[in-house]
Amino acid sequence: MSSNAFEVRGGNRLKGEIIPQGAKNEALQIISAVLLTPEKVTISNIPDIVDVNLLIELLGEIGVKINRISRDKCEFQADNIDIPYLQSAEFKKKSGRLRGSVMIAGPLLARFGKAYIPKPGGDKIGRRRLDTHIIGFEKLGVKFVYDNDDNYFRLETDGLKGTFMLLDEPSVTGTANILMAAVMASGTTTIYNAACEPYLQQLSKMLNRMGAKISGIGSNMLIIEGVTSLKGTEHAMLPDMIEIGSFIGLAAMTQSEITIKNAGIENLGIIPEKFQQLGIQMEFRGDDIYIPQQDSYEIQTFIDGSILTISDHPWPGFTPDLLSIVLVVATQAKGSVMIHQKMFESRLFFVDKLIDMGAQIILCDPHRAAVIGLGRQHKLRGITMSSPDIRAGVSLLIAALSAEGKSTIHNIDQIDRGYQYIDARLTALGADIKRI
Ligand SMILES: CC(=O)N[C@H]1[C@@H](OP(=O)(O)OP(=O)(O)OC[C@H]2O[C@@H](n3ccc(=O)[nH]c3=O)[C@H](O)[C@@H]2O)O[C@H](CO)[C@@H](O)[C@@H]1O
Ligand SMILES: C=C(OP(=O)(O)O)C(=O)O
Repeated sequence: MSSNAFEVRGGNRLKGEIIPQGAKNEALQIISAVLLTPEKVTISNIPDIVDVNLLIELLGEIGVKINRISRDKCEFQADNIDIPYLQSAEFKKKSGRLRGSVMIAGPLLARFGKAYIPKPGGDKIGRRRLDTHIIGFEKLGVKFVYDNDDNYFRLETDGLKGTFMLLDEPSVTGTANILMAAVMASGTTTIYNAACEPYLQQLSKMLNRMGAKISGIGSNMLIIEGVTSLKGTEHAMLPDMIEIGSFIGLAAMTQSEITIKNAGIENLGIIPEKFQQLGIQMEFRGDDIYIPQQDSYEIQTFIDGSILTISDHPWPGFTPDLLSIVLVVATQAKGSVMIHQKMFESRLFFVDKLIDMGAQIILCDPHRAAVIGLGRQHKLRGITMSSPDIRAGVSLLIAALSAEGKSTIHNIDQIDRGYQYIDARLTALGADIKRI
């Protein structure tokens, strides 16, 4: 994939069926967990996206045997890990390119008593501290040194010991990291204020199949009785709930009739409801979501008639990863909504591009944007823009697909980080997108 821009001609109505990819953020946890056992682990429904492929490459470089049976299925065997490699410049560089690489630390501490965390990559969407991870590890008996010049954590333990901990915030990757360390600690660990996204529920179930003893799955209190070793297993990722939300938004914004196949509806939590609050109709047909072609959609108000606010919240609240999509979809709705992004402080700045396209948005402060829906009175117009992060990138793509004329979106590596073959899949539904 050498090209780095999409040229989009907007205005086409899309039609057809689309199958969601396996969940990116689940895959990053699950693939890290293969380090917990010397036995074979087989993983399927792997999304073929840059971040996940980078993590697989990274594991290969530290000595995990990798047999990629197909693009979406892979066998891993971590029976000969090269610990000194973790301190090499190559490792620091590669693992610094994605956020998910931070989650190999928990399994490495559990199995080898050592881990190194370079400043992780991922989206530049505001401060993304690692305190929850590091403090959790410390509570389990890990000592750490932070190398200021190199932005590098060196972690070591002579034995993890179970304990009670109350996390300062329900960090998603932090909970996964601490959980993967705790499964092989001696005694019992209680993680209170744990994150409980489906990603973590899936990870916990996988770890239990490997022989771990985790209870409280799906709640904010995980209780883990340590075991001395884990065995191999098989695991399949759930459909990517963020991709599903993106497709619901895309359908409404482009007045398209789309069926999202095998959406794993029972694991979507409040996501469909938030899009329904924007006035988008959908039908659940078995495990498929059917979105009919809608000429218009009208944002609901609160019961007292006041303007709707949509904000993020740790699971089972609304995920911050879909707020940019909700925002863009609201620009063509009838009515108004306040988008309140509580968790990240630089995730809304992409609205200046939507404003250039003709959207009516007031960025009140870094966390809040008021959207005044155009009610399709006039269309957005195509422009040249650059994708600042993965979800803003897809939001701009959706805006471009609904706009009049040609748009060029640069820096689409950000989109490829998380959305599999997105241009080909949307072209199959009738979109006009070219990689240039
Ligand atoms: C690889 C991966 O899985 N990435 C996801 C993961 O990132 P990640 O695990 O890095 O995100 P965290 O859950 O640690 O926190 C994200 C941000 O929200 C803040 N925060 C978090 C919880 C809270 O109650 N209050 C609060 O303000 C944190 O300080 C941080 O700035 O979870 C984020 C939050 O769902 C998602 O956006 C990312 O897509
Ligand atoms: C913020 C995200 O990803 P990452 O944590 O990998 O940057 C995301 O998936 O929306």
